[in-house]
Amino acid sequence: MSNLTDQSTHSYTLTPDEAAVTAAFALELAADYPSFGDPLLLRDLPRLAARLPLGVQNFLRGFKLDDHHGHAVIRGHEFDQQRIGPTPAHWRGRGRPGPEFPEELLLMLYSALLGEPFGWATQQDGHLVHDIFPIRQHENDQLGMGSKELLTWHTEDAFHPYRSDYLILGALRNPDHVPTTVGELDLSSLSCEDIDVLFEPRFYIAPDESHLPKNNTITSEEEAARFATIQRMIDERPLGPLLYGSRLDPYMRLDPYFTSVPEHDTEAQRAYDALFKVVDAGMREFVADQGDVLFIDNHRAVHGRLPFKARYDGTDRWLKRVCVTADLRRSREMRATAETRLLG
Ligand SMILES: NC(=[NH2+])NCCC[C@H](N)C(=O)O
Ligand SMILES: O=C(O)CCC(=O)C(=O)O
Ligand SMILES: [Fe+2]
Repeated sequence: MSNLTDQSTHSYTLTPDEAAVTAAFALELAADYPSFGDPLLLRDLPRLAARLPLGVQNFLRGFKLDDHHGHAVIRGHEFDQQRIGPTPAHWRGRGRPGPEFPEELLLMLYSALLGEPFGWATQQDGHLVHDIFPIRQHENDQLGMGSKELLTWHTEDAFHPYRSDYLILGALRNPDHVPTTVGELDLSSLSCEDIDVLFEPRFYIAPDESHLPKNNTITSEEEAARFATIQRMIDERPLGPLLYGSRLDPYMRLDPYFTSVPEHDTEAQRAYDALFKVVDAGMREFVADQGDVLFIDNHRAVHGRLPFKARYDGTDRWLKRVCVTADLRRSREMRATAETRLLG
């Protein structure tokens, strides 16, 4: 792991004026829309996003359409620390929307420039905007809520065919400057033979623990049924490729912590080892500091987080996460109705 902060991060910094206008706009929206349950909000997102600073709109549309950078950042947001209040101890049992609703709405607007926001019925009780802060009981877990252990690098929801095209991580606060890690693929370091094998369905990635019933609130049989697809992926161990798209410029889905290669398949194991080494060697640290919004292309970049010492005193690092899909219809079989934004 390199200690150097990635110099090549594609970035945009809000001018003080843009930051002020954006913060006021987010407050206005929080007064206009009661909650994420309001279908008018989802309808209105593109129209509202068209009121964002032009530089921001061009930057995000460029990030999407260039299909080149694995990650990008917009810096300089005013996230009102006083209003947001202390970092919670848990995401469960909070009133919603919370005092950070304006910031959540802003991330929703950003999502509309990249695609459509969606959530998981099997993750954080189906919230559309996820919380990432340390929770004591998860200190040692491979979860966003962990802290003591390295959060090993991964494609978000790598196991799932309808995983995000983009992830948005908004840093409400990060007082100890805890780095996120990001990495992309250097294809030139892989042999053609290995690349061919990596394009074939010879690899299993298990669902990560954030999608397990034990990390959600379940009060009825019906709620338990939400996890049927996840359980099937655990039982049936479907094989898939790790690289896909263009042979000359592949996309990737990786989560080594949850990956296995069938025992007899030595060729696949060799290709996997080579790929792991190349990506691991390219991992860089990126500190999402307070006021930064980090965008990750979930086909081009993997990410994780360095270990840190949690404070548990209301001043902890707090990120907000939104999953974005470029094509909502792709996941229709897993959404109860056409309108619902939750998969599962
Ligand atoms: N290699 C891993 N740790 N993968 C799981 C990542 C954490 C998971 N996405 C969460 O929301 O908590
Ligand atoms: O905390 C971070 O910087 C990243 C967290 C993450 O990757 C996750 O929650 O899946
Ligand atoms: Fe992640």
